[in-house]
Amino acid sequence: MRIGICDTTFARFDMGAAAIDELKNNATDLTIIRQTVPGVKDLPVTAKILIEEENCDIVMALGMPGPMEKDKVCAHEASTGLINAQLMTNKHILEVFVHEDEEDNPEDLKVLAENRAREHAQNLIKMMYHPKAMRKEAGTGVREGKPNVGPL
Ligand SMILES: Cc1nc2c(=O)[nH]c(=O)nc-2n(C[C@H](O)[C@H](O)[C@H](O)CO)c1C
Repeated sequence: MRIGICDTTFARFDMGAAAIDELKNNATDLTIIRQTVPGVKDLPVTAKILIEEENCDIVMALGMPGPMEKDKVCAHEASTGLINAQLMTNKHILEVFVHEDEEDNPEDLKVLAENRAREHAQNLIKMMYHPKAMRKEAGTGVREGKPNVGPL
């Protein structure tokens, strides 16, 4: 399995490293190709290159949109780009964004960023290696980086 990791220097926590550590702890037969770019709007083409030129089977795109209105616009544009890249390549690109204003306290933001990166890495492992385990969690109110909310 070839897994692409793209992340940004704009992010205030190294989510790419956390994701890679989690992937390596949970699967052995994987090759990881990592590309780091300045910001979230650079992620879509990077993910597409990882799929088309580096033959990745799936990609994680990790980024941290800032708290300002212009950052939120950038995040929406990046998100739309990531969806387009998925449709163009027929491969999953897991968007792992942590918005800087999800937490007030920097220490809490750090914990959220690490946990979200790791839990999406676990999602990737389930999707690619254990799809039946993923199916078992359908409709169970899973959240990444925060406590699960549970089913209705
Ligand atoms: C305003 C802005 N906000 C963010 C952000 O919140 N998070 C982020 O990762 N990157 C941001 N960027 C940078 C752009 O995504 C991009 O890197 C540059 O426009 C260069 O293509 C910009 C320009």
